Amino acid sequence: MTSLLELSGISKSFDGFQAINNLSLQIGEPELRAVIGPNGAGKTTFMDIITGKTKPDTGTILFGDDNRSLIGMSESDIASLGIGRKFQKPTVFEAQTVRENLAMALKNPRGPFSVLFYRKTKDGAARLDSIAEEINLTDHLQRPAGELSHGQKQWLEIGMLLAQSPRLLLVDEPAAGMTAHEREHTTDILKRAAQTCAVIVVEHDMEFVRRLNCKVTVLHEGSVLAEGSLDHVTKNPTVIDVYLGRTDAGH
Ligand SMILES: Nc1ncnc2c1ncn2[C@@H]1O[C@H](COP(=O)(O)OP(=O)(O)OP(=O)(O)O)[C@@H](O)[C@H]1O
Repeated sequence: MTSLLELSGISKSFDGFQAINNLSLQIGEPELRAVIGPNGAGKTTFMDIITGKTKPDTGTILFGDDNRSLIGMSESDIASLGIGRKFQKPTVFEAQTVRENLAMALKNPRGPFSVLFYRKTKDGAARLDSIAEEINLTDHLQRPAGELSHGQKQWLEIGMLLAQSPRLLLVDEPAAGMTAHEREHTTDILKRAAQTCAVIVVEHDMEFVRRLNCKVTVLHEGSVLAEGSLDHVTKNPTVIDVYLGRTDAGH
């Protein structure tokens, strides 16, 4: 497994508060990685720094085969390198059908979805069908996205990101607000996605992380506290102390 993303010595403080503290971390390609940690550990800031939303004070971030430095790049330039982000709240075009939503994403690789019309090509149609299958929405292609359940909207948005052929997908708390059944499908979708691109999942739900069955990074006070399998990190006494033993761990 080669390294796709490499953060070294990243620090960021907000008004004197050290949110990210000398953080170093590597993600392979492809890889599925779960990032966990108590509230305020720096998980969101970590993703904001990768996507260029937040500029770090120090450190380096290298991405891709040619070790491109992401420091100083704009959010849109970083997105165009193939780094997609899925926020907690689904953002799909509610009035458009599932098919139209996916078609728009396919038509506009790695760009804003500005074109509302999709010229059907044989390749595009086959790709659309295969993504719909991947996200479990084949039977819902004709439905307006607004009619989908919360979980299905999340899947559709993941599908729209996959349509842009990302190399790295950042997914923020996908399990939140989902039914148990939807969570199960979501782990399958993320595992499948991670066969073709690197996927980083920030998640509070431990059962969900267990089902992802992947390497876990525990963040605490802006640094990596432990890394390895979920069983490995949850046996770490410091992890138990700062995170798992706390009643406020998770929402
Ligand atoms: N723009 C900002 N200005 C000031 N402080 C901030 C800012 N962004 C984050 N912080 C602080 O940095 C720390 C890390 O926040 P962050 O949101 O990255 O943690 P988190 O691990 O995502 O937490 P949660 O699990 O609650 O979402 C927190 O103490 C937060 O208050």
